Amino acid sequence: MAPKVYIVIYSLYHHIYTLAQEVQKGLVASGIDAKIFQVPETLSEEILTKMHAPPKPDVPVITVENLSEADGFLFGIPTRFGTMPAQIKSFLDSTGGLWASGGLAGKFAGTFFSTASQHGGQETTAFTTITYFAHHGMIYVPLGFANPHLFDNSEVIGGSAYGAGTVANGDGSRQVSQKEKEIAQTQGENFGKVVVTYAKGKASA
Ligand SMILES: Cc1cc2nc3c(=O)[nH]c(=O)nc-3n(C[C@H](O)[C@H](O)[C@H](O)COP(=O)(O)O)c2cc1C
Repeated sequence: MAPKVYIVIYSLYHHIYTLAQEVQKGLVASGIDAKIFQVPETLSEEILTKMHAPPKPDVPVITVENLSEADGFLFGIPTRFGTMPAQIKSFLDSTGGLWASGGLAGKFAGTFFSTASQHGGQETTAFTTITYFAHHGMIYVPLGFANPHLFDNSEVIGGSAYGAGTVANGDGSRQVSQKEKEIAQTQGENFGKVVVTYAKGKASA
């Protein structure tokens, strides 16, 4: 059976969802059974309408129980004030039972991002997420500079050593670029290779 990675996202305007689909392609290329989930919404329909939110991505809502099923997780995070949105924090805060049982210890974790601005805090979002992985005893897998587009300064390109990323503009008008999609695929592929290698080692131990 192929190792499982769950891509867990929150995506109000679908930039993170677009990246997630590219991350999924990379994971599948590495032989992973990869599924996209979204965290539960915490905002009311009234607020979502006022925020001009389109319909939600067509992916299932994750439960805490689902987390036990996977070997690793890639979290897709649209930055809020330089850190994760309340929706993702609220979901992660509900994993206390798994923390108490060590249920996520030894599972792999990584992150990817979307910000309005190039300077909007993709890296601070990564840092402030890592505390959850550390407390759970999860194994954090960064992207590094695994894709050459991360050295390209000729145009706006989201992402960093901490994970793929996109830059959406304040009004959400900028769409995920081809280079950002390729970086996201690389992240999925590399993360997948780590999980597959570990699973093979466990099987032969
Ligand atoms: C309350 C709020 C706070 C935000 N804070 C930031 C921020 O600190 N830096 C930034 O660049 N963008 C910020 N944004 C913009 C979001 O990061 C952007 O809408 C999101 O990345 C788009 O991803 P999505 O299309 O997947 O929802 C903020 C948006 C909202 C609604």
